[in-house]
Amino acid sequence: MKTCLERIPQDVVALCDYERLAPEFLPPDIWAYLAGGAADERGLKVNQEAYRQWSIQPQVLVEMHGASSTLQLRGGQLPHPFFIAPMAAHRLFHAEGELATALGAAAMGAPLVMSCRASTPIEAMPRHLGVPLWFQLYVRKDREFMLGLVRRLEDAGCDGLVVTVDAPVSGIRNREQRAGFRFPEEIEAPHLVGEPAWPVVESVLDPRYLAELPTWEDLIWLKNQTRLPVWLKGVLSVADAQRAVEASFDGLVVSNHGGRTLDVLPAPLKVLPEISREVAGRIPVLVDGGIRRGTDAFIALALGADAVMVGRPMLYALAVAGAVGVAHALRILCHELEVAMLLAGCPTLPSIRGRVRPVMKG
Ligand SMILES: Cc1cc2nc3c(=O)[nH]c(=O)nc-3n(C[C@H](O)[C@H](O)[C@H](O)COP(=O)(O)O)c2cc1C
Ligand SMILES: CCCCC(=O)C(=O)O
Repeated sequence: MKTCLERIPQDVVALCDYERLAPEFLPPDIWAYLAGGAADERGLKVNQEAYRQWSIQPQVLVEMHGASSTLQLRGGQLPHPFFIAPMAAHRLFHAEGELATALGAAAMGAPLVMSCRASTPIEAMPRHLGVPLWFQLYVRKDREFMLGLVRRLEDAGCDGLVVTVDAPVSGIRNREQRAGFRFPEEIEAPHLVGEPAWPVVESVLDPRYLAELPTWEDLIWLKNQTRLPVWLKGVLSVADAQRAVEASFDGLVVSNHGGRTLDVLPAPLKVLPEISREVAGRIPVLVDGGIRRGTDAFIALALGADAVMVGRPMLYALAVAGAVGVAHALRILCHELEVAMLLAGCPTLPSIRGRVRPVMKG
């Protein structure tokens, strides 16, 4: 197993190069946890394939003066539309864990969403990153625990909450099971301390387990406890999107958890257009799952996303080259998007909307 590189090899020019190299830097069980999906990994495949169903519709000789990939989001401005998706325990992949990811993100102006299972306490994250630092959480029924966590996040200067709603139970992770993956004890979970344990049950349909599952009511209660923006991650239906807008949530992430919960969910890109139509610009809509190229982000924006989250490739880059790898991988995505914008004749992110057509079959 190699240790993290300090210099990026010349032949690392696309995110797939990080994916190719990362297994050399990680033990097999951790690689299985990182790269795998649920069950037969259909979700993992359809997420990426969905992007291949679209081509970009270019226009030539467009006046591009003043072109920019700047994202306007809820009154704020970001240099590009790439966010780092919440992912557990970055110390599994690099000794400096979330600190290294945050430095890479800051170097490129990308917001970082820390996972509730982060291996670094939010208080230890640099205060003045210059990029938004958000925190992903799951809502539990224990309101005292939830309030304690929310106040802690507010005190630490967290900029927003992302509540993940698509994983009330872990997916059937056969690849992880075969590789014998378990979170090592030395990789701490400082935000889960004091979290009520899930009841140990034979079946997840046991009433004691079901009693612990959050509902809309719990989420709305949480939203009313904080001034931080609260986004929902893991929405795949128009009805849920409609409900989120009605309940005044601040944004949505259309996601199937990177194919890690149910492996037979639709690709987020497939349902994005109908969800975006329903939301009609009232709140921002992000999408994740399978984004590996700047052109994938272009397609997502064309189909109604305001911005995108990138998951696994950020950790592949972290494993190979730490903070430098994360910054480099983001740089690649931004460059690819900018080239696509120029070649398609789209001077701004909003001008990308609608600029794709389905790839013809046969
Ligand atoms: C190793 C790993 C850990 C993850 N941990 C979390 C998590 O703690 N919370 C969460 O909401 N999503 C988690 N996700 C899902 C990501 O936030 C995201 O939805 C998904 O990775 C996007 O797909 P992509 O990896 O194809 O970009 C995790 C994904 C991976 C690969
Ligand atoms: C509490 C850990 C959540 C990790 C997760 O969501 C994933 O591995 O997909």
